[in-house]
Amino acid sequence: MRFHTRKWVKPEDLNPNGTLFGGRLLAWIDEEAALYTTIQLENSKVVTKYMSEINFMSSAQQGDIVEIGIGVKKFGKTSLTIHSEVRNKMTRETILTVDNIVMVNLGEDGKPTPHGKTKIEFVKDRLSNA
Ligand SMILES: CC(=O)SCCNC(=O)CCNC(=O)[C@H](O)C(C)(C)COP(=O)(O)OP(=O)(O)OC[C@H]1O[C@@H](n2cnc3c(N)ncnc32)[C@H](O)[C@@H]1OP(=O)(O)O
Repeated sequence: MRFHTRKWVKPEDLNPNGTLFGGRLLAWIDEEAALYTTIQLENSKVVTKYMSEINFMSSAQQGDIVEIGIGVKKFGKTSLTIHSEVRNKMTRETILTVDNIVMVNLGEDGKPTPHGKTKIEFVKDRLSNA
């Protein structure tokens, strides 16, 4: 799993208990999943189809820095299944895990279309193959 994105927990991210609001965290993960999939599949028309087993393991406080990790589980025909972990950057404590996020590659018509990818690609390899 790779941790690309960091977020700073600000006052507007808190719930009435004064800790990081779970809905905000899920929005960050959804965006991270979409960005990751767009880059891997080289297509900006991707959507979140399915998310499962979301486990809020510990809370984060205002001022904490959290980092969002994404790992690939499976390249399907039109889908990419990933998983995510969010952890506290300083303590490395796990804040949340999502076991399965299924992202679907869409064509111009908005329907699922094969992406043709079978493995993780890195930008440096794409550039050296160009
Ligand atoms: C980043 C964002 O926030 S996007 C906004 C939120 N998301 C959306 O608005 C998406 C709304 N949903 C849709 O438009 C449609 O359900 C679509 C286009 C995603 C999929 O339509 P479907 O008719 O289900 O497509 P289809 O049956 O061909 O399945 C497409 C892929 O998703 C997988 N899939 C479909 N349903 C599920 C499911 N419940 N669980 C896991 N995988 C699933 C299929 O296995 C298939 O993968 P594969 O081709 O790699 O084998």
